[in-house]
Amino acid sequence: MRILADQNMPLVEEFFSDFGEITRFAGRELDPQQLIDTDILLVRSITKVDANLLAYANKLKFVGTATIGTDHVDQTLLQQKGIAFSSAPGCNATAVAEYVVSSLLALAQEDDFSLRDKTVGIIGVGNIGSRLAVKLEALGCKLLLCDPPKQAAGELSEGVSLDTVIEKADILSFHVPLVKEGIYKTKHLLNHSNLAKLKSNAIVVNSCRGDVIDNSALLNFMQAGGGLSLVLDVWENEPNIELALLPYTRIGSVHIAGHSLEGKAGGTDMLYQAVCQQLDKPTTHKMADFLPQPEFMAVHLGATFSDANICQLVHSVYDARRDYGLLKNGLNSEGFDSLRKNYPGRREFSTLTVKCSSTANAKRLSQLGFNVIEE
Ligand SMILES: NC(=O)C1=CN([C@@H]2O[C@H](COP(=O)(O)OP(=O)(O)OC[C@H]3O[C@@H](n4cnc5c(N)ncnc54)[C@H](O)[C@@H]3O)[C@@H](O)[C@H]2O)C=CC1
Ligand SMILES: O=C(O)C(=O)[C@H](O)COP(=O)(O)O
Repeated sequence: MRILADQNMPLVEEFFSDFGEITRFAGRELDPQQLIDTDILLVRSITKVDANLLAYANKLKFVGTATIGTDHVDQTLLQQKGIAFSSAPGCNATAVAEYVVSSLLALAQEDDFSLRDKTVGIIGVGNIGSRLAVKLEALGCKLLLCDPPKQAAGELSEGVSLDTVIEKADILSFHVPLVKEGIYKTKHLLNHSNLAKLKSNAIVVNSCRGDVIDNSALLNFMQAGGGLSLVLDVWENEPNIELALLPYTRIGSVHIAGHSLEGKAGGTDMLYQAVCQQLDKPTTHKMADFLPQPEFMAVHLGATFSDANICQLVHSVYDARRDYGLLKNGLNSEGFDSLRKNYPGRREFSTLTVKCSSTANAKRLSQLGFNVIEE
């Protein structure tokens, strides 16, 4: 069996070598002719799976993307061709929620405000948005949840409209899929007309897809004196992003919000399970066997640990400003894709065991995602 896999997908050899020969490819450079005699294609978000790519796919049985987003895959075409498809829903949802929490705590520290005084609008309350909501509740934020498709399906009881979020939120965090048309279109959800209606010093976080915010409208708005604090992990037109936006970001990164070790490995693991099911084979590998130990495994909190120390604890595992440094220092010399390829990785909060004696702290920290032991 021939397997083609993106070069940035971890653990492919560990999970898939029992099935056959593995060839790696650079995500944006996959030549359609490489699909001749290929049985399994494993991609990440930067490979467009469309009619052009599949032109020579004479034996393809399975396409998998080790990502949550699927906007790069023509699923209708795969269905028409009888090629099985699987994505990795939720694989890196915790990593993205932690990216947002880490960024907001950094801004709260730098600008000397408390998240307890802030209203956060979460736009898109699926795997990521709902995990983020739990973490932000632990930090005392007031929440506005906006998810019209879920609301229409009766799955979100206290949802609000995007207009309400725009008007009332101090912080907005976008977690929608990229949908280019239809009633629930998300392309340019934040655009020229509603940017001007935001609170003047709002924080805007985009860690879903770049096209969800009209980047040139955002640039014009900021150049005209808009006072937003921008946290941008995703950009329109990656990897050729609008460089003029960079000076207006408070935190920015190269589309790595989901790139925790657990998130990336989890994507490969989910595809492995899907392939096993497709081929009717038992699963014999599991992700936990392949992940290294984290550098820091446990901390013991003293009796004086308080709200003020949560920021320190979170940043001891992951500080999104490290990744802003990588972007600012490396974009010109290395380029967007190379920074992504060489991303140093990070661990999730759950890899740190926190021992503490206060029940209130234990509850809050476990809600944030740490592995808490109350003693
Ligand atoms: N920056 C990164 O590294 C990553 C980015 N992502 C992006 O985040 C997106 C969301 O991920 P999940 O939460 O796991 O997906 P999900 O499918 O679990 O949730 C998405 C939610 O958005 C809602 N939604 C759809 N259209 C909407 C609209 N017009 N307004 C408000 N809500 C709307 C859906 O009803 C759904 O509840 C992915 O589609 C992907 O594009 C995902 C992982 C990593
Ligand atoms: O899961 C998604 O959706 C994402 O956006 C990925 O985390 C992005 O990672 P790559 O697949 O582009 O490495």
